[in-house]
Amino acid sequence: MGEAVTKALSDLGLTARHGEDVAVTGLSVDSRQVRPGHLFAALPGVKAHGATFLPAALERGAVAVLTDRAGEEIARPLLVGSSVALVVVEDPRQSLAYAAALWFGAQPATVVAVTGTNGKTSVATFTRQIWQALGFEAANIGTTGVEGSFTAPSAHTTPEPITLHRLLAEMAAAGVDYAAMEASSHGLAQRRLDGVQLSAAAFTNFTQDHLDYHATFEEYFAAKAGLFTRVLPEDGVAVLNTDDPKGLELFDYAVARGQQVIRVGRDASCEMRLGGQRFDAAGQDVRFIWEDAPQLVRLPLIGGFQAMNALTAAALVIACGAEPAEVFAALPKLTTVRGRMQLAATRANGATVFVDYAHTPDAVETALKALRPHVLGRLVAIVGAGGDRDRTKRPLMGRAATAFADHVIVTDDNPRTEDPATIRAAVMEGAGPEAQEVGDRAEAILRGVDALGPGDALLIMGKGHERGQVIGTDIFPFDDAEQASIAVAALDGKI
Ligand SMILES: CC(=O)N[C@H]1[C@@H](OP(=O)(O)OP(=O)(O)OC[C@H]2O[C@@H](n3ccc(=O)[nH]c3=O)[C@H](O)[C@@H]2O)O[C@H](CO)[C@@H](O)[C@@H]1O[C@H](C)C(=O)N[C@@H](C)C(=O)N[C@H](CCC(=O)O)C(=O)O
Ligand SMILES: Nc1ncnc2c1ncn2[C@@H]1O[C@H](COP(=O)(O)OP(=O)(O)OP(=O)(O)O)[C@@H](O)[C@H]1O
Ligand SMILES: N[C@H](CCC[C@H](N)C(=O)O)C(=O)O
Ligand SMILES: [Mg+2]
Repeated sequence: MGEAVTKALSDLGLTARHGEDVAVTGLSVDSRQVRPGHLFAALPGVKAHGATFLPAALERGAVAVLTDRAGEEIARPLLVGSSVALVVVEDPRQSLAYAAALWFGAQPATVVAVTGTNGKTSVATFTRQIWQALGFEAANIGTTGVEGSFTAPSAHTTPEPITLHRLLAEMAAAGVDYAAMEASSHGLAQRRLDGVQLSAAAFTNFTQDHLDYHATFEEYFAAKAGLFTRVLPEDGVAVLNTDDPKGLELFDYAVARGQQVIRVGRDASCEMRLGGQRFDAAGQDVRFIWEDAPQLVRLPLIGGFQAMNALTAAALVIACGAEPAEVFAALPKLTTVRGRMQLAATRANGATVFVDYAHTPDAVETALKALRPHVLGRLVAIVGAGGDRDRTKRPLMGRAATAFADHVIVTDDNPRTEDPATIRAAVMEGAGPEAQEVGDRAEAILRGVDALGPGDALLIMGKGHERGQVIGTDIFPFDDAEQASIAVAALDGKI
């Protein structure tokens, strides 16, 4: 769709300040993507103002420009005597989001969004899985792409409004009635999802991240809060982790706006209350209390935090009208997100092998701590650090691995253009003399699996869902989960 359609500016909610109410044939945010008849959204950027690219957009046939006051200053002189329409608004990113929604029209009848520092992909995926278990056509949109009843790759956690609304319209046309999307702080700050009609929205937690983009901690939180104070309508339901102090702050905002709230957490005030957890090798039993009635559910998921993610997803599905008993019955069917505490293989002796995307010191610690209560025996860790990336994290990742695992193997993880031995040496420096250094990742996995006795577990960290090992500028096919299966099969005599 798109190119064959023509809509007047006024049909997109826009009014020209200069020029006519022209008809446009499409929308672009980048001058290099403009086609004849397009509206070019000239947005204020980090590096440049989009209006500086207006000459290129005009050359490619733009018939209208959407911009702010600063953009108008740049655009006006370029438009003297031209019939190109100039639309000047306070917040062009938001106007673009609304225009994209009107341009593409349809979206799945029920859409929910999830924000928070950690757990967005997990909650969005679980929400989609529950809907599918209830028999609905559903999809999730986020870091791992578009998955479920509709699939597509995605470059961003929260796509640009033009891409997002194209996707939502395609999904709706394909019969998808339910969608769960991730709302990244960048996406919220840039108003990427302001045009989406949300039925409910969730908040998982808030810790430090992305201070390279947001000027302060407060600004980072304000971006996330925008999901509830701006994007979710008054008749939407807010699902909030109120164990997190920032969730309590959001609770006040939501109540002030008249939104219905489902609190999720351990506190007695929560409508969806986590009452207790018991961990074993394959997952956890979770006791929770919904509307004062305690219930027990089996979750085949590793990591204490996954119970909060699963209950948050359940609350979102209930918020959108599903029968609670049916929702809870679906929870044992949840499967983990690819490459995140994913059970990749099990040895004949019962030992387990997990793959996780942990690639920072903090994540290495979190992942190992989360796995520990599931393990009766020893916990073996495989860790490595990427080349051409932050060098300071290397010894810290090694140190975290040694602090929280019983045995550590240091290996390569995308050395890129650096000398792999130099990277490993930096990780070894933190991991200490007891750690084992095995450069070849496949061999490291084989040795790690070989070291597992009954009740032991191996955690392979760093690559998660990645499918390649980057050496120099070449990408060689490599999949940790696949290598784990191969190693188990080889050692247990299945191949
Ligand atoms: C930091 C960030 O979010 N940047 C976004 C921002 O770009 P910018 O402000 O830096 O743009 P700029 O380079 O200064 O250019 C200004 C404008 O001129 C336009 N331009 C630029 C060059 C040109 O030749 N012609 C042209 O028209 C650009 O499209 C832009 O609109 O506005 C652009 C247009 O809306 C976005 O495409 C771009 O996202 C970039 C691609 C990006 O990588 N964003 C990442 C950081 C991101 O959003 N990540 C989050 C997840 C984060 C996480 O949780 O890890 C995500 O949701 O994926
Ligand atoms: N509820 C949670 N609380 C704390 N940590 C969590 C939680 N959920 C997930 N994590 C940790 O964060 C990692 C990433 O999880 P997930 O992909 O679901 O988060 P995300 O918010 O989508 O992250 P991203 O910003 O990279 O898209 C997990 O591997 C886990 O270590
Ligand atoms: N996508 C992120 C994480 C990759 C993690 C690890 N596999 C690495 O290559 O460092 C990056 O490129 O920094
Ligand atoms: Mg994500």
